[in-house]
Amino acid sequence: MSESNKIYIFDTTLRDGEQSPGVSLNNHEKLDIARQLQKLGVDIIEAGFPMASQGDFEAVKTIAENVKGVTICGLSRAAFNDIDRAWEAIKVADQPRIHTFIATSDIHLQYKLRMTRQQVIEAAVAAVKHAKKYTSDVEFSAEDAFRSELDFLCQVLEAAIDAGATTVNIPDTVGYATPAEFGQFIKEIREKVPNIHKARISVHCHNDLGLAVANSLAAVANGATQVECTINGIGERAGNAALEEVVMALYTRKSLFNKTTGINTREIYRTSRLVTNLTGMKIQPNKAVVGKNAFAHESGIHQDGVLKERSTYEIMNPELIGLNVNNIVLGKHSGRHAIRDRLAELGYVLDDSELNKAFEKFKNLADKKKEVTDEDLVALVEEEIRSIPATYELEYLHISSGTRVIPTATISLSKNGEPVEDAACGDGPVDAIYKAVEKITGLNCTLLLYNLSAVTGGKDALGEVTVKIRPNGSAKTYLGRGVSTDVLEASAKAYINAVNKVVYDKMQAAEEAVALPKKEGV
Ligand SMILES: CC(=O)SCCNC(=O)CCNC(=O)[C@H](O)C(C)(C)COP(=O)(O)OP(=O)(O)OC[C@H]1O[C@@H](n2cnc3c(N)ncnc32)[C@H](O)[C@@H]1OP(=O)(O)O
Ligand SMILES: CC(C)C(=O)C(=O)O
Repeated sequence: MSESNKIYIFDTTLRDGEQSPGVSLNNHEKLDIARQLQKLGVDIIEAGFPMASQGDFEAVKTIAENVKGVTICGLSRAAFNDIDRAWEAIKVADQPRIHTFIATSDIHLQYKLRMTRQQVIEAAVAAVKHAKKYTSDVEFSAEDAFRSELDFLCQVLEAAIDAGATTVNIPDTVGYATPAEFGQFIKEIREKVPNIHKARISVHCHNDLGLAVANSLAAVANGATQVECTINGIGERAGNAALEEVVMALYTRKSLFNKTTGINTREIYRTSRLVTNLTGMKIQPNKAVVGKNAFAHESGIHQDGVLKERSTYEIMNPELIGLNVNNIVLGKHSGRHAIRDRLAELGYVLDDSELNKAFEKFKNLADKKKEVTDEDLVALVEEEIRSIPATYELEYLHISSGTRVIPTATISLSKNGEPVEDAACGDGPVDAIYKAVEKITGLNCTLLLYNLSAVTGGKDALGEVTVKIRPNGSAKTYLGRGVSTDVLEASAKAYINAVNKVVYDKMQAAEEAVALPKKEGV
């Protein structure tokens, strides 16, 4: 692949993607995603914003320690403390990159930063120079670039490149641009910034008008060589440019763009599913490239065409994105090798003890279901293997419900091994279950989201319930997932899973509070 026509894929699923409302990934989940992104062949993984929290810092550090052969990037404001923290987290990476940013639009300067243009230039230069002391690979972003006055933006970019930025990123932070405008914008930046040839031009488009991918492609057509994007297009507000759409557009329309990426397209579907499963953010069936219907043909004329010749109605082969029909059917006669292989294909690398646990659960499920699908396996690993320590576990559940009775749930949970039982009535069976769990745990929470979906087809399908709760008096929300062939059991498990996360967080906070005075006293 010639360097001159390569488009660098900068994945920010773990940073901007995690800024999606309701998404909160733990370190293990972030590491799983980072490993899969590396397999997918992205050039840069933006692993997080280390200054944001201790958890973010740890996650970025863990990724830098464990995911090799790819650039690992940490985001920071144009502030020395942020940059120092980012460096601390990424310094062990094979190829560390510091990404520092400051806004350049008047609206951000006046209301948010309360800085003058001169101060912004100075802060940008100081930040890049400071980052440069640590690593040669420094990216500078002019936040809200598209709404910035062009001449001022060009001045900032020129100064950042002079200070040592090797990539300059032009975000359309609020997704305001249209493709023709954004393409022209990039063209003008290339013409007006004298030292632009010394840096890679990157774009970072948001999807507020549904134009993030189109704008990114317009930028590529006008000389951008790095595209920032996320799996499934997740991200702040309406999200970012979807990696799979950008990549498949460049691939499918190669004769138009004459560009290549380092992406192994056959890993796209798997990566998309992993991100869906770990974030709880479902994608709509008609989503381009990875949606359930993206390769489905419903009407007779289309079916006839596809049967005669696929290309009549398909512009890409589903196998290209890794949507292959797997001919190894997993069921009760399968062994550990097959499970380990399929899990690895799905992005989960388990150690021996995790595999043994997964295998035992798999066999139990295979006794109930004829065929265990990929979705079943993902659900199983998510629920049983990748879960945080479970203070509460469901022992049994009895529901009394019908058209003429008040729904009542009797539940027994084990709390650290000790059984605790209680019962409650509710507006419906699920409400009764949640009230009974509240009575047992003493945790009062507001249910913000309840989503039930079938993860597999047929009468023996596994039902997956996703809930989002907020403990009363707290600003934080917690996602819980539960899977079972019985939807009420899945509902109970999802709620208990979320409650366990609340309890775990409280325990962590209590441990940190004990550790802190000790540290300060040393
Ligand atoms: C466009 C984007 O996606 S940018 C990335 C967004 N991501 C995040 O915000 C990550 C999560 N954020 C956080 O955890 C917190 O906001 C933190 C830890 C980063 C900062 O928290 P706090 O110190 O409490 O500040 P808070 O978030 O309330 O306000 C942001 C401050 O940073 C300043 N700031 C914002 N952007 C920048 C920048 N690029 N460079 C320097 N300062 C900046 C703001 O002006 C404000 O400063 P002020 O307190 O002097 O008014
Ligand atoms: C920090 C920058 C790149 C960003 O996320 C944005 O402008 O949307």
